[in-house]
Amino acid sequence: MLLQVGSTPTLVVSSLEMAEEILKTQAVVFANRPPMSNTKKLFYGATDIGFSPYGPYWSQLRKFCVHELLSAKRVRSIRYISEEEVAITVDTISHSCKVGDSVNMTDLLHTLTNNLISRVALGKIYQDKDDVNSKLWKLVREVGVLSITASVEDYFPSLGWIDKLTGLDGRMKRVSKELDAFLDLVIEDHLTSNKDDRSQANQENFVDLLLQAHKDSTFNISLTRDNIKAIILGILTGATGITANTMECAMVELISKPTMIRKAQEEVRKVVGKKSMVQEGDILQMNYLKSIVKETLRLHCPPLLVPRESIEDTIVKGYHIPAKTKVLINAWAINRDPKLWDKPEEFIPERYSNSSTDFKGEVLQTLAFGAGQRGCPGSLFALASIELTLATLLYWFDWELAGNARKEGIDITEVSKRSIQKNHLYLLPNFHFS
Ligand code: HEM
Repeated sequence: MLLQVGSTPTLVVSSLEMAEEILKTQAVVFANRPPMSNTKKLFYGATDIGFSPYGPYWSQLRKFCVHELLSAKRVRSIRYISEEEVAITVDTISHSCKVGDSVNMTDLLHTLTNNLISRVALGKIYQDKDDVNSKLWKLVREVGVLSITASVEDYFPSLGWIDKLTGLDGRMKRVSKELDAFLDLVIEDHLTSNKDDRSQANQENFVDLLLQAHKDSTFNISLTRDNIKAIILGILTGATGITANTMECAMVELISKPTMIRKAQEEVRKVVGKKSMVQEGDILQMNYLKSIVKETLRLHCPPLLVPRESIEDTIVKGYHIPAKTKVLINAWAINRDPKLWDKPEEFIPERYSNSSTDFKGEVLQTLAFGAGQRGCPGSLFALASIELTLATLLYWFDWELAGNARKEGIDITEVSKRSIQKNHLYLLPNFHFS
């Protein structure tokens, strides 16, 4: 479907066949991101990885990201951080169990992923008496919302002044200013702290790696201080909320299906046995858990992928698509297409049990993470963290809905479309091992 939105031709792709053409067959033609005034203002001229235009700068950055920041080797080497953060979450839940309290799963899972990404990207959790940490994540959430907020300037360039009147511009300036001060503090902290004093773990964080790339030419990438701030902000914004939301949606699906949660717990408990923690090798044997994560991503990933833009005129399945057409992949429709899925609206992890394709496979299997040149480079890391967290929660505790939700049930669509946390998910945990 081609829409003319203001001065921007916008192609909405709602079939797998067309999505494959764009993400795979003509991957380079559609490897650009449309210029958006909000992302330019929020991400230092759109110089982060996700929003920078296709070209030599993005290409260098992407290589650095895939080979250095988020390579399979790095994901393995930072696994212990996920394990430590998940253990802290288990401690918090255990305390609630002892006193018979419910837990706010929304908060708990967001804190878990925020802390995890802080340690991986920044080397530590920035906490002090002024509670910098929670302010940081509030601002990061606001950046996430602002970066997908439509600005009048993008569609009607001559009416850009309206964004000032609506307060959008002012909001962006305020958020950017506060975050800029924080990112400066982080960079100074890394530049001045003595490397020898730091553990090996802390030397491996993204800020240090980017500063190293900035200083020497080992990685053949030229970065300014603002570029580093943009990249870090892009990772904080793109990595946390979506990962926590996937975990939360999986818990909501399971909690409302007693047979399914029991089946998942039986698998996890059988594989882990009497060990006190879930290990990497264990997850490899948890096929049902992996199917639950796949099914959660099918039904609850964001409805539209991050927009793309055509670099040049092209023909897609007989249709002429002009250069600079904005392309929206409608993952929601493809993931519910009855031609592709049996009972598409239902949550059925068993649908994958006969399938040999995994997340590295076809476009359909990876759709939540996009594909091709601009596909998500954090998918390995995200999946590893989601699987470890869910397996651990299912191993240690039995779960039920708490409070009003016990009577009224919970509306999963409210959870999956939530961009700012409103209705929190409360669950009552019980120790499985007394
Ligand atoms: C469940 C979790 C996640 C989902 C569903 C997800 C999804 C996506 C999607 C749909 C895209 C756009 C892909 C495209 O245009 O084809 C993307 C891009 C990106 N993601 Fe993720 N993501 C997740 C977690 C993460 C994590 C944990 C990180 C980093 C630690 C990350 C880093 C990025 C980056 C840097 C890009 C931009 C890539 C580029 O434009 O070259 N993501 N992600």
